[in-house]
Amino acid sequence: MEVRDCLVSAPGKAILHGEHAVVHGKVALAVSLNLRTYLQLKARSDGKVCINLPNIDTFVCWELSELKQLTSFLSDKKEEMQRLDAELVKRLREFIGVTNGNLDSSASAILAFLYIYLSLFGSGDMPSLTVSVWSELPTGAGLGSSAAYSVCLAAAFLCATANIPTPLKEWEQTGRWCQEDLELINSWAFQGEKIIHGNPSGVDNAVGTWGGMLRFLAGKIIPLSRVPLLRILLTNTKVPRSTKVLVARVKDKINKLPSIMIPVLDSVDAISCTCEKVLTEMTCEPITGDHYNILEELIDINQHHLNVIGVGHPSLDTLCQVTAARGLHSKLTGAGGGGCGITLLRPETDSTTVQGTMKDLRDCGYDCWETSIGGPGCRKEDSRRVRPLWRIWISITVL
Ligand SMILES: Nc1ncnc2c1ncn2[C@@H]1O[C@H](COP(=O)(O)OP(=O)(O)O)[C@@H](O)[C@H]1O
Ligand SMILES: C[C@@](O)(CCOP(=O)(O)O)CC(=O)O
Ligand SMILES: [Mg+2]
Repeated sequence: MEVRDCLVSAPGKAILHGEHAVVHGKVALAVSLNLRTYLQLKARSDGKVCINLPNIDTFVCWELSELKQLTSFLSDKKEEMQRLDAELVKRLREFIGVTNGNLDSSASAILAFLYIYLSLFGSGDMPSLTVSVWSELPTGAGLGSSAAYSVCLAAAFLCATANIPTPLKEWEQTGRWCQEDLELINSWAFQGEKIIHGNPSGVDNAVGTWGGMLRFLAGKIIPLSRVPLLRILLTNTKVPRSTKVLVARVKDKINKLPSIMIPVLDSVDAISCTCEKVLTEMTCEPITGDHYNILEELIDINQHHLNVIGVGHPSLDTLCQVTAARGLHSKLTGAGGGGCGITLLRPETDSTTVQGTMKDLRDCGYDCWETSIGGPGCRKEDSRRVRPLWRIWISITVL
């Protein structure tokens, strides 16, 4: 099969409220970040399929003939995407040599790649290609790197094989797809997230696909088009953790203590709904200190809840204490257990306070940066524009 070369990107995300609760059917509010993952797909003519994943130090090539052997049982299942194909997952786990336990970074990324590649092409003519992925996002830190990776894989495979059209006109630098194509990208990306997260809610891949701020409830995605400009400080504690492990831990806790945990999840749901209401009010009436007082209180309460459900970490407690000493309010974002936190800055928070806080956090060994939120969802990039960056990046990181 002929494939077109293409370069796509997708943003990471921050969850304002509702992480974990969203896996159990509660509301989450999430927003895209200005940090993106880029994927370049190039056709080959030597019968190999290769992936270069420098962020996780993973570089692998297979012969098409060995991959073909994994697909003998596959029918054209492109419409059946509700559940993972358990037989394909089992064969792939055997193929990459992990049959028990949780997958490491590299195995999860390879499995997600092979699953989407074989599901889309395994029943027909399989293309020979190289996929290279690089990201501005820290991996495994709560900023949705797994979803940005899965969205890029889905968009690139669908675009390279003309399952979705190329959105770029000659004179445009970047291009977005129509709603129907985005839905297809999102549903394949969700399969990748299932491989990496085990039981994902779908909120991360939705933000990676559509971008902006959205409300997510039980698979229903509602873009919030009118939101105030929020200033947010992102802090990476650099404590590694796996979303899959944390999501499974929360599920066990809910099963063990349902009468205690379910009210906590209900309260998180109410926090998300109240936050959405306040944000909406802020777009149609003058913004006052009262709005920010409520937003800050919601952050504090939610952070306590996240500790209660067992996804806190001493590094995140330190983050909250350090920012509180400067009058700022923080909570973890994403799966927790380390990883990243967000700190809300008020419009009047002066640069001395921001710089001082960032210094305090860096003194703890954390990475810290003020971010702009609400960037565009997945898109096709102009390779002339991005490739020089990629070249510089890869020469620093790989060579
Ligand atoms: N740039 C990337 N290249 C390869 N794999 C990636 C990349 N970004 C994310 N991944 C995959 O996603 C996993 C991290 O997912 P997860 O634990 O959900 O953390 P998060 O989504 O918060 O970053 C990595 O271990 C890896 O398997
Ligand atoms: C904990 C959760 O709500 C968000 C996980 O985000 P991340 O993988 O930590 O970026 C899980 C999910 O919604 O699938
Ligand atoms: Mg993830």
